[in-house]
Formats: sequence, structure tokens, C-alpha cells
Amino acid sequence: MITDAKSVLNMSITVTVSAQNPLASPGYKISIKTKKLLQNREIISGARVNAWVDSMRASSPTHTKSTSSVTDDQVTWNVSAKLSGWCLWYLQQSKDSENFIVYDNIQLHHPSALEMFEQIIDASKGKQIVMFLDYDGTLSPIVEDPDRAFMSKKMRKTVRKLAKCFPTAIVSGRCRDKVYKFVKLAELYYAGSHGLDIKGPEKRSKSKSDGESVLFQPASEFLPMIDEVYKQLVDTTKSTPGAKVENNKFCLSVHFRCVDEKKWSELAQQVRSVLKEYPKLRLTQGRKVLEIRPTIKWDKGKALEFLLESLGFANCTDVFPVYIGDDRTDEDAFKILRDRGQGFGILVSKFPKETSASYSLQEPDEVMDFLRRLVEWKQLSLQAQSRM
Ligand SMILES: O=P(O)(O)OC[C@H]1O[C@H](O[C@H]2O[C@H](CO)[C@@H](O)[C@H](O)[C@H]2O)[C@H](O)[C@@H](O)[C@@H]1O
Repeated sequence: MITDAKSVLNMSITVTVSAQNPLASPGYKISIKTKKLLQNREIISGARVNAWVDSMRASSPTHTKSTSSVTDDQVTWNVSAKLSGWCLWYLQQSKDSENFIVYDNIQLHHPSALEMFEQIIDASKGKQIVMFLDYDGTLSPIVEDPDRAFMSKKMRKTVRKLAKCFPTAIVSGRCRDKVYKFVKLAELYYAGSHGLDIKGPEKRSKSKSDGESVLFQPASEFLPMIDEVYKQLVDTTKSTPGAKVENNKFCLSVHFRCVDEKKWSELAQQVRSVLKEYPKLRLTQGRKVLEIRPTIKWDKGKALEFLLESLGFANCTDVFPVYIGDDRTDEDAFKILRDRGQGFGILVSKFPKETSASYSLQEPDEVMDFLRRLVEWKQLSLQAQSRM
């Protein structure tokens, strides 16, 4: 039983454990119903702006805040973190216990994609693997200065080899040009601004379509508005030390990472004061960042579908897309794969999180190991084929 000692949630959760060890069972999910948590949020949440701030704190796992403005995201993270640790302890202590109650919302355990490598390869047999990679926190480690989020040479080498084996796309919240400057690989597809700016590799053949490539920008009409809001945000937030506004062309990022936590609410209010004049823009959140985007129904998931179609896999059953990402915005892509029942998502995280991904990797170094194994496997299977 997990109790709510400070009466923040006005609830408790009981977990009973079964004889079957779920941690040894691939794909087994442990989760808790969030309905009650959501109801509680309605009762306890303060202003919307506090919800963003709290939710951002929730994505920083070192925090275990328990104030009355706690949000469901934060609650679910905290509860899931406690549960995860608690279940591990419980399973170790009591292998012959009874019933695991399996609810169907927050997944607490995602098998490691490295440990499950053979099973993943088996599932992809006879299908074309297509790789989708998020940038920040997936290919490069999270750092304080967004302009210095460099990718290691080893990672670049690995991604280059990967793209020789499988069609590969980078899907990022960053401006496409900026992410290209970090990755520097012309042979990839790039979807910048959370998929609002998609471009394929230049074609090098001497055919009619020489030099042409896919280009898709569904939010072009928003460019003047985004520029206007960028200037206003820079001006409005300059009084907050450490705040940084990043222009990602079709969307904007307001960074909280270098701002004193005590000033987070103030900064969020400043963002809100600008945005309230722009109902055609919406606000989402990432890792210590608020992101401003056009309200159009387009996200990383739609970008993934668009890219699959551009690659000729629109209605194919023999395609196996793999999407690796660490951020809340990557969930749209994980969900698409889950709904299509094709391929799978891999969440990059050291901590349990609510996700639609099927597997996990802890950090960019593990992502690199996984990509290397994929390359090795592909090279070995090509060698085996050529011997036949
Ligand atoms: O979709 P992504 O490629 O993951 O981009 C999401 C945002 O990533 C960047 O911000 C994050 O990484 C920074 C560098 O490590 C870090 O300082 C920041 O706190 C993170 O939120 C990027 O700067 C944003 O524009 C992207 O939207």
C-alpha cells in the first residue's frame, strides 16, 4: 500500500504482487489507473500556469514535491517512481506473493531494448526497418546551453553506418537547419520544428528529378506570427535571469534550465502574458522548456506517417518503423506506432515514465550501443545472404 502521508492526493494505492515475476516476463506492464489522479488534479490544481511549472518539475526526477499545486503528471511520476522501486524491493523480498493488480494506464516497466535485442530482430523478420531518431537527449546528452548540445563523433559515425543499412530520419523540436548543423549527415531525412519542416536527402541521380527532394512545411503561414512572438518573448523575458528564447523557425522554445526554480512561475506567467494575444498558437512542454507551436494538428507522429508515405511504405504491412526518443513530444510518434501495430517506440529514460513506447534505453550511450548492434546484425545478415 502506498499512502498519501501529506494528504495531497486524498487517496492510496494498493499493489498486490503475483507469483509470476513480471520483470522476467518480456513486455509485462505494471500500471495504475490515473482517473482518480485526474479527478484529484481538478480539485487541487491551481492556475494553469502553475500546472506547466509543476509538470516541468515532474520531468526532473530529482524533485519529490508535495505541495497543493501538484499535477497529475507529477503525481504519476512520483507514484510510478516509488512504485517501481517498491515493486522491485517487494519482488526481491517475496517471490511467492499473490496477484499483481494490472491496471492499464501508466506503464512502469519497459524492458531494455538492448536486453530484448534478439526478440526485436525476430519481430522485424521479413520487414523493412525504418529508423526515426529524436535529437536532444537521444543522440546528444542534455546540457545547459542548447547551442552546445553536440553529438559525439562516435555517435555520428554510428548514425552514418545506420543510414547505410536502413532509411533513417531525425525528428526534432529544433529548427531543421540547426539540427542539421549538429548531425551533419546529408544522407538522412530531417523533420525539424516538431515535424513542421520536413526535408529528404538531395537526390544525386542523373534522372529528371535530379536535385529534387521531399519538402513539406504545413505551417508556412505561421512564420510571420512566430517571428513576432519570438521578438516579444525575448523582450518580455529579459528581466528573468537565465531565461533563453530559442527560435526554431515554425515553433519557439523558452528555456527554464538556467533559471532559478523560484522564478519559474514568474517566467511561465511572462510567456502566458505574450501568448494570450495569440490564440492560434499553443503551448506544450518538454525538458525544462515551454514550446510554442501553431495550433494545427501536426506533430512528430504525423511527421513519422508522412515520412513513411514519402518512403513508399504508406499501406505496407512489411515495414518495421523504430522510433527512439526521450521527450514528451516523442509520445505522439510512439502512439502512432502502437496504434498501427507496426514496429515500436523506444523511450530514452533512466526513470519510469508514462509512455506509449514498448522498450527503453537509459541514455544516449545505450542508444549508440543499440544502433551499433542493429548495424552489425544487418551487415552479418547481408554477408550470410551473399554466401547463399
Ligand atoms: O525533439 P528534440 O530534438 O528532443 O528537441 C527538443 C528540444 O531540445 C532542446 O532542448 C533540450 O535540450 C537542451 C540541450 O541539451 C537543454 O538545454 C534543454 O533544457 C532541453 O529542453 C532544444 O534546445 C529545444 O529547442 C528543443 O525543442
